[in-house]
Amino acid sequence: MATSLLKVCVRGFSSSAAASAAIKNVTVIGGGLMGSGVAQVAAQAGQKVTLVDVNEKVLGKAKDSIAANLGRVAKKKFKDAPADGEKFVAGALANLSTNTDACEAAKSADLVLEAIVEDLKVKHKLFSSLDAVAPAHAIFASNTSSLSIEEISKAAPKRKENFGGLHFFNPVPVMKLLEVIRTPFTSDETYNAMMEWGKALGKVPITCRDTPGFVVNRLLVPYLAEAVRLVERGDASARDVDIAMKLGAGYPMGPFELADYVGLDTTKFILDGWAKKFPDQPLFKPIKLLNEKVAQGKFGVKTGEGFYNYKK
Ligand SMILES: C[C@H](O)CC(=O)SCCNC(=O)CCNC(=O)[C@H](O)C(C)(C)COP(=O)(O)OP(=O)(O)OC[C@H]1O[C@@H](n2cnc3c(N)ncnc32)[C@H](O)[C@@H]1OP(=O)(O)O
Ligand SMILES: NC(=O)c1ccc[n+]([C@@H]2O[C@H](COP(=O)([O-])OP(=O)(O)OC[C@H]3O[C@@H](n4cnc5c(N)ncnc54)[C@H](O)[C@@H]3O)[C@@H](O)[C@H]2O)c1
Repeated sequence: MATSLLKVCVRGFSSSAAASAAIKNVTVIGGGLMGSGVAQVAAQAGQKVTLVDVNEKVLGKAKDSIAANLGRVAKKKFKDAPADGEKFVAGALANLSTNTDACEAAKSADLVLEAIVEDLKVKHKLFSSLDAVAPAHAIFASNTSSLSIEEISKAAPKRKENFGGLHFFNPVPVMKLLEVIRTPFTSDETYNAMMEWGKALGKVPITCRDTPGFVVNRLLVPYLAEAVRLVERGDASARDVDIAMKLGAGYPMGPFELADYVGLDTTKFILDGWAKKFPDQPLFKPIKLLNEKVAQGKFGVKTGEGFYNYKK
């Protein structure tokens, strides 16, 4: 059990320091947009990271993008000392390995963070296989955008107390926020370990109950959906809505740029899940225009086209 193990390991320290000291080996599952970003920030913070994906090609792409993004960070951080910048990049990359076998990768993990597709069944299947093989002290966490952490945790009954939500924001290396979610069963040790781990990665953690969309997405996703409905009604073009929200409300991206950046597939998964769960909430109703884009494989930046075209 995490609680007893942590207490034994670091007798004499406060429980939160004890817990954070315990997280050294991190297994990140899902090498897409989010998983690759989390793997990068953990590796650059000195953690040993194994990035897992079912797809070897995805892992190759993730390694390339992590190396490129580390280069961006190094350029800024070591502006006047390029040799130190090179060392920083090499050090971070040395902390990173990849694997296509999640069970093997989880065997030596202190923290297993899942960032796979936003689908409860798929997440259940993954966590249920990991529960059997991960060390007893390992914390399991999900980066889900919209699903209930408690529902996800049901697939790992051995570690109800060591399960929580760690919700990062895209792009992970840049966005400072980390939402830390506890279920009614998450232990104080697990919660403290997650908070301390977030801080060690340079993030600003906030705490939230296990409610749909936590804080940011409960506000942001209905806003994105309303923007699509506005365009669907013919009230304005997507481009003009984006200009309006950037120049009139000070947002760094307009809602269509942001939906393309988050992924229209992920946005649809979130809305569909909530519509099923809360059928009376008009803000969560399905949107024809969004569904059409997804049906056409236009997921946004990651597929080269969404509301905008990104193909060169
Ligand atoms: C749905 C989910 O569950 C939850 C979510 O994630 S919701 C999405 C949350 N994210 C947002 O709202 C993002 C909104 N957009 C932004 O903040 C900005 O447009 C942006 C940071 C993405 C890009 O900023 P912008 O100024 O347009 O571009 P750019 O100049 O390339 O980048 C700004 C800085 O970030 C850095 N950067 C951008 N992407 C990066 C990356 N992937 N890795 C490392 N650094 C990166 C750049 O190097 C640059 O640094 P500098 O200013 O010190 O030179
Ligand atoms: N896109 C965002 O802006 C954003 C922000 C915060 C949280 N999230 C959440 O993070 C999670 C991942 O989102 P993403 O945008 O990175 O998705 P993505 O589609 O970019 O990446 C998902 C990756 O998971 C892999 N995968 C699927 N099933 C797997 C399995 N069983 N084992 C190992 N790998 C598997 C896929 O091959 C893919 O590479 C979702 O739960 C999403 O809701 C997304």
